[in-house]
Amino acid sequence: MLSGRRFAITGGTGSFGQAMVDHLLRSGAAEVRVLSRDEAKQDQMRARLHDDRIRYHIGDVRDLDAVLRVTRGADHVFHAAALKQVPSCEFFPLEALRTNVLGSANTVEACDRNEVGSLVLLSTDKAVHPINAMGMTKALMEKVAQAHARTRPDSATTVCVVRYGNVMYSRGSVVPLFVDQLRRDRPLTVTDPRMTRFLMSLAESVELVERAFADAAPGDVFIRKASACTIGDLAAALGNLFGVTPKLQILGIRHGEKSHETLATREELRHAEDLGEFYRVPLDSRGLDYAPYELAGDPGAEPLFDFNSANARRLAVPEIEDLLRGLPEIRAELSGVMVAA
Ligand SMILES: O=c1ccn([C@@H]2O[C@H](COP(=O)(O)OP(=O)(O)O[C@H]3O[C@H](CO)[C@@H](O)[C@H](O)[C@H]3O)[C@@H](O)[C@H]2O)c(=O)[nH]1
Repeated sequence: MLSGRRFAITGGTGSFGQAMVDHLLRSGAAEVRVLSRDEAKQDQMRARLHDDRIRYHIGDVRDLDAVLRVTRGADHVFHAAALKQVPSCEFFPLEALRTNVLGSANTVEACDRNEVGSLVLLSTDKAVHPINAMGMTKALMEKVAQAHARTRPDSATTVCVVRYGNVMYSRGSVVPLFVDQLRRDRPLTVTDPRMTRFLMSLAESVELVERAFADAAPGDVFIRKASACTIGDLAAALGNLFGVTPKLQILGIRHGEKSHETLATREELRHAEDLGEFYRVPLDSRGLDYAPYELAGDPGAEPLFDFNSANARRLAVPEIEDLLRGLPEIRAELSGVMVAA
């Protein structure tokens, strides 16, 4: 489905964006357009990839014209541009709103006007029962996508959402930070060892997006049934890989953080389709006239629990080690350790 097609990726120089670009090029895409704000990152990517199927666009999703230009003539668009650091969005919530909500609305509008075939927007578990500005703005992004599906049924664009948890080794996240601290023989700065997070590899996030791209109906939310771990176990697993018992410096929970994340609410699970490794949560496509529903009733049984990182399958330390060993960055670090030894 990817071969011969033209793609655009907002936030195309980020961790997900670059992994998706690699995947699309390997799969025979005709053209991949990358939209991002940072010239330096585009330059590094150009030097790494040397592929004339990639077109680099400098621009910001806050600017509708920039998104209109990059999506014109594209068959499919992936929207990964976001402000995603929880603490910084707490200090600058309006910046998060401008990028995550208005920028996403621009992307939906541009795809619709340019009659792009499909648009997949990347969301996060932090958008579910959100308590921080990053999650709140991502929750609104999901609503913008669903509202498009509801209000423009004749649109040429299938707009859908994927929701996932922490991507291991994404830029600015805890795994590269802990690796750096181990390398420098520093204590690991753990917020709270009991906190839990869903874990996914970049490859799995690409797979989830591809699955949504292939199968989604307008307004669907696709969710991977990820496994989870505690931050204490993550620190222990990294220590084992590097052959040390790490000292921990406990920081305490940061601004806007939750102890546990939720990928799907019980209300969503009531209607979700179980696709094995994934859930598909379909759009609630009812109108605003509720009278017919009262007569028809809604017999769906509600599960008792949300799907969250406290009740998901909990990875044991050796399993976390296996997952980490599967990451190219960790393998490179470990071979460095062996060479140094
Ligand atoms: O020095 C640190 C930094 C983080 N953590 C903990 O490690 C976990 C993961 O933290 P981090 O890698 O910073 O990710 P999150 O804050 O959970 O957010 C990430 O994961 C989200 C998905 O849940 C994405 O949407 C965000 O963009 C991404 O930054 C959390 O429990 C943190 O409390 C520490 O223990 N010590």
